[in-house]
Amino acid sequence: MAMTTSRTPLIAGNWKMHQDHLQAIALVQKLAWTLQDAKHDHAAVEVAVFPPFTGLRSVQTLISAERFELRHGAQDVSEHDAGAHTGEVSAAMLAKLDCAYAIVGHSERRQDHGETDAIVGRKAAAALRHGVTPVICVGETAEDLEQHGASAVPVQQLRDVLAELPAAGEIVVAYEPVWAIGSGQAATADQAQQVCQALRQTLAEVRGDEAAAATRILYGGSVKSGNIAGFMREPDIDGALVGGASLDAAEFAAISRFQHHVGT
Ligand SMILES: O=C(CO)COP(=O)(O)O
Repeated sequence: MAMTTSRTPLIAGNWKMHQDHLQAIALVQKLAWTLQDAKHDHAAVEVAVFPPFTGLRSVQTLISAERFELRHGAQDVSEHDAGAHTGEVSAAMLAKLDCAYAIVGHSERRQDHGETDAIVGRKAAAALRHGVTPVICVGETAEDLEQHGASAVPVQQLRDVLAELPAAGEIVVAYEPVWAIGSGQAATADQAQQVCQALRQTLAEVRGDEAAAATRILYGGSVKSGNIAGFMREPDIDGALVGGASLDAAEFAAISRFQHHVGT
């Protein structure tokens, strides 16, 4: 299956529950200036930050006022459009804040909040209804890896999430092996490529070859400036979902400039 196409790489920073709205402003400013100083090629790589909900309005205002070439998204979204859902934030509200993306199904939400693939799928569908691109996270635990190998669980998760979605609409898939998150133990580029290839194959089966070829698949789990180039050399890895390292502007900017290391 020939599946290479021009997919704009996406480097996404998931801040998790860090940075209040004032710290968020400082971090975005520092990141934008660092990227500017580094003559970052904005056309070649898309960079997006995912602050907590409380930071989204400040980040939106800053990005639009300063014309920073950054995009922003939320770390979660409600499956509901509106109504009596205390504590939830709707996709319409995120769209109003110019959020380009919403992460859905991060393993921390699956583990800590009991989110199933069906819930994750409904959240992704809600995002799509309001023009927000869902970043659908899948990934196996260490036990899954031992029992079923690397691909089986993420592929099944993706299948079950896609079952809740309309056939069309832009999505991003993030492969995040749970054992690699925050552990300092990233997957090897080769391991990650194998799973991402299987995920693209799944996209092709469910949504068709064209959609599969156009969909960006990210790797996440202990990504740093020192290992990003290896992932980006792989044909089915189109970017990274970065946790800890995205809180350091210089390090995240260095990750975003991966093309400077890819040839080395
Ligand atoms: O969970 C992650 C991004 O969503 C990855 O986190 P780390 O980069 O800190 O391993």
